Amino acid sequence: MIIQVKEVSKHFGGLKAVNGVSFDVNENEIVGIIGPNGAGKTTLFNLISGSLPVTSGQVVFNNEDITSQKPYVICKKGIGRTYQIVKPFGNISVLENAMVGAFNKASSTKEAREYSLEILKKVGLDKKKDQIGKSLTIADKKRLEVAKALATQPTLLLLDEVMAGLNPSEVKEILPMIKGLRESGITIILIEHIMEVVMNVCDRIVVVHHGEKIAEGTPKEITNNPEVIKAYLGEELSFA
Ligand SMILES: Nc1ncnc2c1ncn2[C@@H]1O[C@H](COP(=O)(O)OP(=O)(O)OP(=O)(O)O)[C@@H](O)[C@H]1O
Repeated sequence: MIIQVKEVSKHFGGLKAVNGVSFDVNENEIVGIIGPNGAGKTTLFNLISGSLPVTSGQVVFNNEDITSQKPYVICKKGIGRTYQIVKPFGNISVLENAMVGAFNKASSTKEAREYSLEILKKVGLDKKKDQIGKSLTIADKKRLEVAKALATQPTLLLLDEVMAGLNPSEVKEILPMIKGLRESGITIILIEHIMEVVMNVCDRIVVVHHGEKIAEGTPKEITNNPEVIKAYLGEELSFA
């Protein structure tokens, strides 16, 4: 097991954004987190990555308790993440954007540059390495967001809606990239609303609703789960 999320909660005053959620992820798995808007998915990522301290519960990464540690400490231990709202550094190049992430582990500028070039190739941005961040299309900004996270050399990557805002052909282009990351040995947890993506790439799915886990299983189990259909999928998407 690479990560164990144990009874994790985050309460904002009276609002239970995440309430007693538990799940495990095995090495090299791709696990999807789905649920309606406001279900607590991004908050869950914030708790895993240390962007927010937990109200209660525990996050164990590689058998080490990392609960509520600072984000840069957790990043150094090997958890990388992307943000739902892409945040490239607008006025520096694509390569320099990736290098910012690479300094998490690299010990020299040369090493950061070389590693970043490799990553840009992986996400299909190598030909655009000299363009400035803000000049990229939305699809390429999403790729850069993944590159920045990958440059930190994570063993666990948290992807927060990297397909949102992309058209179907752009989605089709990014899917192989995600599968390629797994082939290179990275474990992935992804939040995603596009069900084709979830069904296509995930080994397992965790469903959250009102801050609580309501189901967990294979894509097939999830699409046939009456509670999930009621809370999120709707009748037309079920395979029942
Ligand atoms: N920092 C915060 N302070 C107060 N409330 C918050 C904070 N962050 C999130 N929330 C609330 O917690 C709940 C869960 O939000 P969260 O963003 O985790 O949902 P989500 O499942 O990621 O939704 P979406 O699919 O729309 O991104 C929402 O009601 C949200 O308004």
